[in-house]
Amino acid sequence: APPAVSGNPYTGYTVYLSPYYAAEVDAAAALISDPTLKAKALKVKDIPTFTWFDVIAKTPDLGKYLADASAKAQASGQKYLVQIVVYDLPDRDCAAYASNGEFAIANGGEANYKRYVDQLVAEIKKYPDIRIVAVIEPDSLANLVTNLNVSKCSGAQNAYKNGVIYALEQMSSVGVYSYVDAGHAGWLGWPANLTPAAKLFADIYKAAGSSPFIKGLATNVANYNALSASSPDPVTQGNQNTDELKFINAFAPALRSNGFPAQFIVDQGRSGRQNIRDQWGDWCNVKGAGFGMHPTTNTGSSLIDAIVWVKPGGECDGTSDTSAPRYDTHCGLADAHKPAPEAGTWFQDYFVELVRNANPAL
Ligand SMILES: O=[N+]([O-])c1ccc(O[C@@H]2O[C@H](CO)[C@@H](O[C@@H]3O[C@H](CO)[C@@H](O[C@@H]4O[C@H](CO)[C@@H](O)[C@H](O)[C@H]4O)[C@H](O)[C@H]3O)[C@H](O)[C@H]2O)cc1
Ligand SMILES: [Mg+2]
Repeated sequence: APPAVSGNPYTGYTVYLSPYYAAEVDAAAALISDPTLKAKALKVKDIPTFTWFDVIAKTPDLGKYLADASAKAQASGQKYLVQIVVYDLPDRDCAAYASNGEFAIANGGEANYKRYVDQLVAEIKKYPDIRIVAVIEPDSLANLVTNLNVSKCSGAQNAYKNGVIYALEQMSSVGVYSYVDAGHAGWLGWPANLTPAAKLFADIYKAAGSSPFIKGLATNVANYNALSASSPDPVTQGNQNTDELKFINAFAPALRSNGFPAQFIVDQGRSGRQNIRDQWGDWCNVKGAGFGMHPTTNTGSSLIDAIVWVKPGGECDGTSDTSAPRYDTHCGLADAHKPAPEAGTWFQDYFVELVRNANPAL
């Protein structure tokens, strides 16, 4: 792979539109009768999101997307960038139930995870002309900062660390630019969490060889925080890091002093509306959310490479069916939109609300 660019990997690249998400949006729009709302919904197809590789069976799809991007690049003369989420650690989502994954540590999960990473790498190797940005393992390391009191998380500690290090090494070996998931202002932004978090992320970065392809951290993935709020959301009471920019401005120097010169990308896919949560820790299908600031490299901060949409709006956070094995009580809260289907599956009513509440308007 060519050497890593020292600057922003997004500069000069056209971001690939996921056909998977475009198909979901097409199907959703077909169910909307109001012509104005339908037209707004269809605009979401033209906004780039990340494609989540949440099961090993999806790894061959990466080759299809890369081939498509390569064809588009050749036809247009533009340079293409594909955005993916690496998301299949064993005992995944250890402090919750909604997004539990297919691999278990107790059942060969660590070996299966390596196979999953290897299969992604094999697809990537075929298309060296396409740039890839990867968000690595949402929620995983953040859970190791705040939830070691949860037995499933303390039991997953080594598997998470070794898995993330392996993913970073392997992705770097084929020129993928990685941003490791780092929760959000309402999670690791609490001063008590920020300091240990800076050490953990820096340790992982160094253990992965301090590769220049490891660009930094991704924040607010699948969450609802403002990049920069005009006034603090009431739920942020007690934490001066009330939004993602404040969190990043506090986090970056701590990471650098631990040896990790991290840059950031920030999810704003569902951040269009603030003051919608009863508690900052409410994360499941929060009612009143809207599509937020559109993806851009014009971020207003030298620390932030790009505003992105990582969680594809309309894909569910978790089921509200109390009898389901993956039912998490957060998805039954007063501020959670119900009834909701399984995590990752299409949530039509929620998508319609995201369109209605979009800020900026679609
Ligand atoms: O000084 N003080 O006053 C003070 C007060 C409270 C303090 O405690 C902090 O309170 C925070 C809540 O305010 C907690 O943050 C929540 O932690 C949850 C995991 O436990 C996260 O849930 C994940 O969310 C993901 C999507 O984001 C889902 O994909 C995933 O499935 C799901 O599991 C929530 O986002 C996140 O908001 C901190 O841990 C906790 O340390 C600390 C100091
Ligand atoms: Mg989740």
